Amino acid sequence: MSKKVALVTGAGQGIGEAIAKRLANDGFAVSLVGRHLDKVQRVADEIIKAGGEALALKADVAKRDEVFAAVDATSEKFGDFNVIVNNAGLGPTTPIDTITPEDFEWVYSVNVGGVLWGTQAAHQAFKKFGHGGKIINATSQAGVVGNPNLALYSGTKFAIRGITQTTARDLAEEGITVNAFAPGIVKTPMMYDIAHEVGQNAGKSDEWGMETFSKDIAMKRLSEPEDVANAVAFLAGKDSNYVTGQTLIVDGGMQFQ
Ligand SMILES: NC(=O)C1=CN([C@@H]2O[C@H](COP(=O)(O)OP(=O)(O)OC[C@H]3O[C@@H](n4cnc5c(N)ncnc54)[C@H](O)[C@@H]3O)[C@@H](O)[C@H]2O)C=CC1
Ligand SMILES: CC(=O)C(C)=O
Repeated sequence: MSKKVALVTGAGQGIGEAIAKRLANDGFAVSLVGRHLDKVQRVADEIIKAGGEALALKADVAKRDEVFAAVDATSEKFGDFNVIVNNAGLGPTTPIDTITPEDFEWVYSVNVGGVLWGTQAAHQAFKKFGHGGKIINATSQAGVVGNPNLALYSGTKFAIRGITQTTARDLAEEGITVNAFAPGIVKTPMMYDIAHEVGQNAGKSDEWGMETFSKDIAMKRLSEPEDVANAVAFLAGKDSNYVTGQTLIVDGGMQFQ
């Protein structure tokens, strides 16, 4: 049987890197998409060195044509298309009174636009190959409950859950499942930046900033990117075939639904 093909956006570091490596380990041919080719190329090279199949592609997920081009390049290289993980996102700290129209445009065009364009491009590819597929979107525990100082970010992550539920209904009859994953406080560059900014705004340390977010984790440890990749592997694999429209919270017990 030929390999299943997955595309992961924002795969040059953090959670996206862990997802791409995990899917490659699970037997997927993986396309890694990011704004900086050198970053996704490094991860792709590591996957290939470990015996996997990988392709690095440069694209800005806020640009619809670039996302479609990345999906096309992926299916041309690997001969099929089965899974998209719309993982890329921005997480700026935005106290409510500081938000400008430019901030709004920037964060929504990447976080929400990236999910919309990834969904459309994957849908087109699934139709081309005449089969269903899986669409997996990155939301956040901050998309389940509003988080302090993250009005723009939290808003986009709530929107992603809405898009996930809606497209799950719209595409189910074509054999396509659409789900989201909601990480908690994950040790990645994005989270360290947020902790730094929140600490700085309060005149406190980065550690204080991280503690603000992590004090309510029932399991009493920060998340590794691999904790999230484990859950995404489930959503990408056949064991989740009867799951759609859901948000899988992977936060060590912060938010309960
Ligand atoms: N780190 C955390 O604690 C949490 C992260 N998340 C979500 O998980 C996803 C991944 O987050 P992290 O790995 O922490 O972030 P990160 O900032 O460490 O990595 C994100 C990657 O996406 C890329 N990217 C950003 N904008 C892009 C664009 N327009 N086009 C293409 N690539 C772009 C970046 O270059 C970077 O390589 C994001 O959607 C984030 O909102 C959700 C909950 C918690
Ligand atoms: C960055 C993020 O998604 C948080 C704090 O939940």
